[in-house]
Parts: sequence; structure tokens; C-alpha cells
Amino acid sequence: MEDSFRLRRSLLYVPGNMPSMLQNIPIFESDAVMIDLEDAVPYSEKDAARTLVHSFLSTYRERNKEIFVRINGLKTDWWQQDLLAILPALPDGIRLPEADSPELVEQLDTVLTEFEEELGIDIGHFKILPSIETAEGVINCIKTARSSNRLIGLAFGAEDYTASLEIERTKTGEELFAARTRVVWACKAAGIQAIDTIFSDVSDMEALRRETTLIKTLGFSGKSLVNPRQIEIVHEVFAPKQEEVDYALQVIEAIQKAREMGTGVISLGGKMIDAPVVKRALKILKTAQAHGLIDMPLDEEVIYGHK
Ligand SMILES: CC(C)(COP(=O)(O)OP(=O)(O)OC[C@H]1O[C@@H](n2cnc3c(N)ncnc32)[C@H](O)[C@@H]1OP(=O)(O)O)[C@@H](O)C(=O)NCCC(=O)NCCSC(=O)C[C@@](O)(CC(=O)O)C(=O)O
Ligand SMILES: [Mg+2]
Repeated sequence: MEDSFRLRRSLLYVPGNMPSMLQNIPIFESDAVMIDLEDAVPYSEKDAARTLVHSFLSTYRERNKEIFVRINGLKTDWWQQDLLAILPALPDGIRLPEADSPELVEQLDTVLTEFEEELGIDIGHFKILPSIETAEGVINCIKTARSSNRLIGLAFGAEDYTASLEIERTKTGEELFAARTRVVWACKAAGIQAIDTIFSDVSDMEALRRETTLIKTLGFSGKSLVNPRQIEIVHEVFAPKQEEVDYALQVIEAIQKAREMGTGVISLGGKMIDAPVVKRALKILKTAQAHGLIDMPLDEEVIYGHK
């Protein structure tokens, strides 16, 4: 499966200084976890957290989910020690906070290559998920999205973003709309995934559902989470609905019939079916396949009649 179709609906933050939380990582049903060495860990506990995360990852070898570690930002004094401690335990990737410019990602990319050479593992093993969480980051994100082959996506961080704009974050999110849209554009143009920010009120599940529905509509593939109780709702929202899958299958059938008739356009239930409609239907079917809801060949050449 292409990396852009890998399920990354839920990326759960787990504070790196909390052994009781770390030990539950194998049982969480999130698609990924992001072990945090940045904001969830106070300065006085940074050293202890690095040791703890290293030892947890070294023993957690049979991994059932993607593991990212959020290091401290490249403008701090701590990120190099973070990498030194955790890379030998082979996380899948690094979440880079405050990725304000493509140069910061390039800098991390170079350092990761040096570590991979030293560890004797494939170059490119360590993926990068940069956080776009300041006004500067949003302005530069189009270039940041193309700054390294290691990128699996860009993540939006609304808490720091609203702090950088000196505004309050609301539950309806009007203040985030422009930034979210730009992050999605950047990701789609670069062929990587867009991951939305956390929702911090862990007691308001209906508001979480509304926000997740909104960001799915905007084009995000998934969401960062702060609490395991948020996982189920996010997965429910991202699962393709049976009626969407059924309609997508009808669209594919209709366009194949159209091709046999020598036309690129056909009517289905009174609605025009043409190339963009087919593209969206195919995306739904690939997502359904990633969810294990259907099992069928989705050969684009057969569907479109050309590559
Ligand atoms: C929010 C809250 C305090 C609520 O506490 P509560 O006590 O009310 O939670 P309860 O539900 O009662 O917990 C029931 C049981 O689950 C356990 N449990 C809870 N959460 C767990 C978890 N995450 N991992 C494993 N275990 C967990 C808990 O230990 C208990 O276990 P037990 O006692 O055994 O029953 C708690 O969840 C928590 O600390 N979350 C992590 C916070 C964090 O990492 N922040 C930093 C990342 S964001 C950021 O930096 C913003 C950003 O940078 C980026 C962006 O947006 O992407 C930006 O700028 O925007
Ligand atoms: Mg942040």
C-alpha cells in the first residue's frame, strides 16, 4: 500500500515522563502514538524522560502501531540529546515541533541520515512529521511539505498557532480555517497526509465529533489526540459509510459502462459521472480497503482505461 493510503486517523500523544501511560501503548487502538519529550515534559524531567522512552521502546519490539517521538524544537538546546537517546531504540519517525521553515526540516533530515549510517540501518528509515504551529510555519508550509522525502505528512498544531496569533482558540474553530486550509493544500500538492491538531477538552465528545467531521471535510487524513477515550470517535468519523462505498462502486461500474460506449461521461441516478467523480469514488474505495471494509482489485488502468 502507498504510504499516502496508510491509515493515520488517530495519533495519540503519550507524555514521555509517565511510565504508567507509556506501558499502555501496546493496548491503545490508535493508528499511531507520539511519545512526547516536548511540552508535556517539564524541563526538570527531560533527562529522565529520555531514559524512560529509550528503555520502553527497546523492549517494545513487536509493534502494532506506528511510533513517533516528538523531540524538542531545533531552536532549543535539547533536541540533539533527544535524538541521541531515542534513535537507537528505532522509533518509526520524529515529530518535529515548530517546523517554521523548510530549512529546519532539512537540518533534521541531514542529522537523521548521519544516525542511520552510524546505526547501519536503511537511509530514510526514520520518517518526519513536522508540526505547523506558528504564523511563520503556516506561511512557509507549502515549501516545508516538499522539504524532505522522509515526510509522511504535515501536522497542524492549533494551541501554539493561536498563541502565536495572540488569539483564543474556540470550539467552533473559525479562527483556524485559513491555516488548516493552507496546510491541507500544502500536503495535497506534495502527495503527503495532513494531520489535524488536538482537541483539548477531553470531556466534550460531541464537540470532538463535530471538529473531526469538519477537518475530514477539509481534507485531513487524521488527528492528533491527547486522550485514549478520543480514539473511538475519531475512527467512527473517518470510517467510510456503507452508502458512500456502495455509491462509489456504482460510479466505477457506470464509468466502465461509459467507456464501453465510447464516452467519458454518463448519468447515474440523474447525476453526471465524469473523471473527477470517478477519482473521488476511487479514493473512497481505497480508504474502505485500508479500513478492511472491501477486498477487491483497484487497478486504476482497468478503471480509467489508461494509466
Ligand atoms: C488531557 C489529560 C490531562 C486528561 O487527563 P484525565 O486525567 O482527565 O484523563 P482520564 O481520561 O481520566 O484518564 C484515564 C486513564 O487514561 C490514562 N491516560 C489519559 N491520557 C493518556 C494519554 N495521553 N496517554 C496514555 N494514557 C493516558 C490516564 O492515566 C488514566 O489511566 P488510569 O489512571 O490507569 O486509569 C491527559 O489525557 C493527558 O495528560 N494527555 C496527554 C497530554 C499531552 O501529551 N499534551 C501534549 C501534547 S498536545 C500539544 O502539545 C499541543 C500542540 O503542540 C500539538 C498538536 O495540536 O498536535 C499544539 O501546539 O497544538
Ligand atoms: Mg505545540
